Amino acid sequence: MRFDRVRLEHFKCYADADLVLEPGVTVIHGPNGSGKSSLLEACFFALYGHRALDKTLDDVVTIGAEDARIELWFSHAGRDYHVEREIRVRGDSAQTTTCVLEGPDETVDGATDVRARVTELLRMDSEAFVNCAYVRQGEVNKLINASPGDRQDMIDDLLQLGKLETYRERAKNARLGVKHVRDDKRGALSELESQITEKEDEELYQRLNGLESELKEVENEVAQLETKREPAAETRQQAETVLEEYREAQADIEELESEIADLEAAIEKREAERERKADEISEHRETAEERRSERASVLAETELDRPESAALEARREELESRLEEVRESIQERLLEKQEHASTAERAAERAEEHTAEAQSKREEADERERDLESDREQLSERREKLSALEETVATNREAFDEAPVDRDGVEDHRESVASDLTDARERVAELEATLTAKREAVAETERLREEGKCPECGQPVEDSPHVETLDDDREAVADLEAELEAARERVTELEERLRRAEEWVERAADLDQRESNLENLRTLVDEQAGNFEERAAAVERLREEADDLEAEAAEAREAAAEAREEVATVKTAIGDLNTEKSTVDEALERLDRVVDLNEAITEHEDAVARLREQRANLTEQNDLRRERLAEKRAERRELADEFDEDQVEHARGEKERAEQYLEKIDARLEDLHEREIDLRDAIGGVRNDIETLESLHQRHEEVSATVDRLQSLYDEAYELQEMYADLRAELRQRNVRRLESLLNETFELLYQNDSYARIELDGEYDLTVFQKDGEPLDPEQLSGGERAIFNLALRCAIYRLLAEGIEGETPMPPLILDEPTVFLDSGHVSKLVELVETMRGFGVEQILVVSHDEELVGAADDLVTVEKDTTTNRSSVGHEGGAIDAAALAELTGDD
Ligand SMILES: Nc1ncnc2c1ncn2[C@@H]1O[C@H](COP(=O)(O)OP(=O)(O)OP(=O)(O)O)[C@@H](O)[C@H]1O
Ligand SMILES: [Zn+2]
Repeated sequence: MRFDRVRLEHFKCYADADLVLEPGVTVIHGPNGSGKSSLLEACFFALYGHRALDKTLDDVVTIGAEDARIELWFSHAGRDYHVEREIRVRGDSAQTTTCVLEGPDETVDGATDVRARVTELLRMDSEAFVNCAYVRQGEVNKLINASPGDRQDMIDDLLQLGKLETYRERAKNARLGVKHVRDDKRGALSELESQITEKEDEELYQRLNGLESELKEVENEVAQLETKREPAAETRQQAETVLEEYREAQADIEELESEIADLEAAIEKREAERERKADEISEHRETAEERRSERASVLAETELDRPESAALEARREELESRLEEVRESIQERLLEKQEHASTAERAAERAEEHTAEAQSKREEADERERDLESDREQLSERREKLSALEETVATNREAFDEAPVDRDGVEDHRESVASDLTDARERVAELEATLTAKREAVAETERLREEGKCPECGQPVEDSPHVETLDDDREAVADLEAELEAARERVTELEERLRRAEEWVERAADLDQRESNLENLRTLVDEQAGNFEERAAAVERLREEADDLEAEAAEAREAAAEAREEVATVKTAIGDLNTEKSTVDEALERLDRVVDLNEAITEHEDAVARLREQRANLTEQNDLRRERLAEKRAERRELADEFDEDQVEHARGEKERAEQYLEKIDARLEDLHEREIDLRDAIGGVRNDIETLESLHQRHEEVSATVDRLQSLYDEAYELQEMYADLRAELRQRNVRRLESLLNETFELLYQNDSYARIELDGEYDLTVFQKDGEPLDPEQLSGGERAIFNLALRCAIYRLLAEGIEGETPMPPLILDEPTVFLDSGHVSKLVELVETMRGFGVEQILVVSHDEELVGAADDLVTVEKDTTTNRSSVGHEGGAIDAAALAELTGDD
């Protein structure tokens, strides 16, 4: 078998890769992490799916991609196959969405079926594949480190010996199954046997005979008793008929007696009722009599001699029309009284009003008179004042005749005097200032003269032109003093004149005032004197009016008194009318009473008639009842005469005897019936038991036949089981010997040194390495490199053993080695190259090796380079151009 081509899409670090694989030795090389191992894993995965993975399915899909596609073309036993898988990531997990294996005459669909088919074709499952053909990176020690048991399983599996074990196991299970069933059946058989023994111990047939003969006896006795029973039952029947008739007659008599009693009671009750009604009648009669005598006495007070209703009615009409008349008169009189009373009231009011008005008029007149008097006194006072004022004014007017000016010029005069006074005062002030200056100048001149200096220019006095003026100056001072004296006198004189002028001004104003006062007073007096007469006349008028009002008031009072008298008269009339009204009312009441009494008397008479009739009815009813009573009594007598006591007594005796006899017979019959039923039950039970026993015998026969058959089946299964065990031991022995020799051969080829003599593989697949000196060594005690060599040797030996096949040659998968040189020194690398070539020589179709080693690269038929783009982190694969030596290839493949 060989791989022809692998194509990848989004598988791990591959975005898109397509690689054709040649037969022979292919070395895959490239830097770390470039994707070499991934390429081999892809092939493995293509064949076995997720079983080829250590991790989960989503691990194979390029991180970030949604789906991956892996396709592998391979040829096997001369046929071409193509397997395709598509993995799709959904959420957190991935699923195989497509899985198809296409062969020359088959197409297998679905991951499970494809894996089963691949396992069948290659005769190995994924585990066997890695144990034999595919030495994964870092798994070189896997087979050595495994326990002998595991190793045995692994190699047995690879050599298909596992199947024999499976068959043996199946045979054993079948045997155990049969044993289980057989044991069950045996148990059932012994159970049946004990049941049969139990039943047979019961002596069933004998019991059945005894029961049946007893049943016959019972039936006979029953028949006899029933013949005796019949006449006794008849005698009892006849006696019962006689007694029954007697009881019926007795019941009829009782019924009649109760009817008789009822009738007697009813008659008595009606009699009592009749008595009561007679009492009621006499009560009504008495009451009617009382009413009649009352009516007679009332009638005596009226003007009637008989209580007839027509007369009563006529009298009533008469009285009622009179009553109406009296009522109307009272009404009229009341109105009249009302009118008079209100007239009296109005007149009294009027009198009072007039009196009050007269009073107020008088008071007003008095007041006005008093005012007039005081005004007269005032006027005479004013007249006196007026003449005094006239005198004063005349005197003042005369005083102005002596005045310096006339009355109109007084103000102008005062103003001119005042102005003169101002001038004079200014003159005095001027003179005083001039005088003071002159006096100071004189004093200075005198001082300077004493000092000898000129007062004018300060030069020495001698010869000063100014000294001569001093005398003149002294004269001027004296003049000024005289002039000032005169001016001061003029001021004094003018002050006196101003005072007088002011006095005149005052007097003129005073006179003006008085003259105007005088004028006013005069007008006032004239006016006052004018209206006195008129006012006195008004007072007189008021008094006259008051007199008139008082006269009217007196008239009104008289009218009121008259009206009151009228009221009294009318009142008396009303009193008379009321007396008459009550007389008529009483007469009417008496009439009413007579009518009422008439009615009462009639009612009582009616009641008497009614009660009499009821009594007559009652009498009639009781007569009828008495007749019926007589009938019932006759009937009762007849019934009582009908039956003879002796006859009844006889029937009773007969009945009792018959009953006692029947009781005895019936009790016995009942016992017999019960016994009969019991016997029939027991017979049924025994018959059933007999049937059961028979079927138990039959069942026993069947089961013992089955047990015999099971036993022989069990023996056969045991033989089969033993046979598979023997076969496996034998085959394994043969394979172990062949594997041991192949292992020694390969190891010798691969191992350079000369330390070890041989390797032993025993029946339990225990591996032992023997040193030259014959000392044994556990493979785990070997060095790391030695172990790697040992493992490679073992792998290759197994691969060869399988290739040789158990029954002829088998097409093997490519031998795949991932980094096999890791632990090897250069010498051993050379040996590995040799081994590879030897394997090729043994007819291994295709060897795939991942390695960096130059020597291995050099030995390759085909060189595949894997690279990783550092920017995209995506890997690519390709053949190293011309690396294939066509001649060498022809030589290598020539042996196939
Ligand atoms: N699902 C994935 N998606 C993308 N990259 C992946 C995925 N799984 C693995 N890788 C990357 O693939 C690269 C290749 O790994 P691989 O083991 O094939 O390399 P190698 O060439 O065998 O290296 P070495 O020489 O060290 O054995 C790794 O760098 C890893 O990060
Ligand atoms: Zn001078």
